Amino acid sequence: MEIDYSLYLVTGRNLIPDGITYEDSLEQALKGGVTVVQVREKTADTGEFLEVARATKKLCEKYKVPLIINDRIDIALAVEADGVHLGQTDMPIKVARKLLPANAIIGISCNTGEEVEKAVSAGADYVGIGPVCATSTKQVTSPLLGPRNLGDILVALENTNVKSVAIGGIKSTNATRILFGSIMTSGKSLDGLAVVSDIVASPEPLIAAKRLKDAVSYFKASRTKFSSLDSYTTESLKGSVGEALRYVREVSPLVHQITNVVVTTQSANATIALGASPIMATSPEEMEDLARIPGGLLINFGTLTSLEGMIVAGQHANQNKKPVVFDPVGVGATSFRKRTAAELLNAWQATVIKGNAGEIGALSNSSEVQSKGVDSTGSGFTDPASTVRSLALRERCVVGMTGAVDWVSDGKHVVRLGNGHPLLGEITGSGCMVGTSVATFCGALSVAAGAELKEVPSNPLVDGDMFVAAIAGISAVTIASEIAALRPDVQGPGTFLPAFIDELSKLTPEVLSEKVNIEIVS
Ligand SMILES: Cc1ncc(COP(=O)(O)OP(=O)(O)O)c(N)n1
Ligand SMILES: Cc1nc(C(=O)O)sc1CCOP(=O)(O)O
Repeated sequence: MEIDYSLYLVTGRNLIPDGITYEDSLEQALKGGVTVVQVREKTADTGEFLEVARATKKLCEKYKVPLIINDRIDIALAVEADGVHLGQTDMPIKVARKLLPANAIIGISCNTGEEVEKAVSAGADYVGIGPVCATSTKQVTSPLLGPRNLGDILVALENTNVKSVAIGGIKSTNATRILFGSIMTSGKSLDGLAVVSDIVASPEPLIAAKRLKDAVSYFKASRTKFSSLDSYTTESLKGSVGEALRYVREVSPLVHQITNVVVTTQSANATIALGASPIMATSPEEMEDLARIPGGLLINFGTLTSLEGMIVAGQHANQNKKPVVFDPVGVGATSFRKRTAAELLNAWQATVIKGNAGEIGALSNSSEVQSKGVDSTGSGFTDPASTVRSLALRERCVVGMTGAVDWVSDGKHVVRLGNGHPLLGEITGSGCMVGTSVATFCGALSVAAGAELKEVPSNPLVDGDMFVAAIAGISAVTIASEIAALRPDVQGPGTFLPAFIDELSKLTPEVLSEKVNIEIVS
């Protein structure tokens, strides 16, 4: 039996809000798009469990959705359910298989790659991997996995037909991050999400289920794009960066920036100079509305004043398929920043991570290049191309590492960019303006792709070529700096900043294409 595991509802009668019956709640969830139902009754006696299973079966039949019973093979047999879900300490799969009809579905809970390997050899049809995030529905003793470990566990399913769902603390707000953040480099990914409270505790289970189903459907539709990344040539990239600037000017995207207090004004000015509109909003309360406006989002945590705003903004941006550019300023400087960066990268899916060598080193857990405050120390990575490629693969996003030479990777390709001027290093916030510029180009290309002005979908979560956007965003700043530095009125850093903003505003697509010093490394 072929099952669609996209949205796997595990029941939780105790969580249903007062005034809604179990049947109403379940039917609403089914109408909202639930594709599998598991009856989970932890305190009911056998008679009550049987009654609930029968009522569930009726509704599952009405909506043509398979019914799974948690733990109890006798109940599954009694109601002729489609299968059972077993825990690690429940009846072994091989014994259950003998007791159940030949085509019964058997799923098992797993928390490690080894448990998944054992489930595969025992003949499981699917695995429920969790807990992914904190949950109050069940007292969990196994470690919380987070999206990256989830992806590593999926390796055990490579070259098998065993399906997988993630479980534990999954909500519509983190569904996108969990789905996209756990895609393996081979393309192996989750088949669905298993959810209790986000649906059953909601006063509107239909809407709650629909939100989750939309996230899974979008993921499944765009997953194919991940494995069909474009191949680039130097000439095609040179043309694309110029074209990207043309799109910035044409669509003038709104660039929402949560950035640090040192650079807010000059980052807003750089956005305007590029031809886009900045909004520097930080309150969590306005993030949902702002995320509905197409464009780009920059999260720069240089002064870390609005962590909640950063979390909520990124999650809403993910839900609206808006690109999220993360600038982890000074992440290597304190353990608090390191923890916060991990928290943010678990809360949402970044589209581009942009940092200097010290920041990329800290995120990569490398000690080769370190940070002093917000600056890098050390002579640089011995193999910068591998550093950016590995981080891009681990975080499933584009990574841009800035310095005298800039490196950009989408996890497959790596380019080396050779533009820039030393005066950029003599003003504060030049790296932050690069983040702003990257967010501006990402916003423009995603808006253009959404409006079908441009057809280059190469990122699984955001339409538009975010690799090109990152290259163009970095190059616009470095090339404007080269032009500004040559002006006779520029005497030093004080006169350089206004000249740089002028040159950013005067930069043309032709000059950007012509001057970009790009080498495709792989
Ligand atoms: C889809 C799915 N995955 C995991 C579980 C947890 O099952 P188990 O380990 O048996 O724990 P209990 O549900 O019995 O508390 C599940 N039910 N469904
Ligand atoms: C039933 C269950 N099993 C888990 C596991 O990790 O095996 S977590 C969990 C509870 C999931 O509930 P919610 O969606 O409300 O967080």
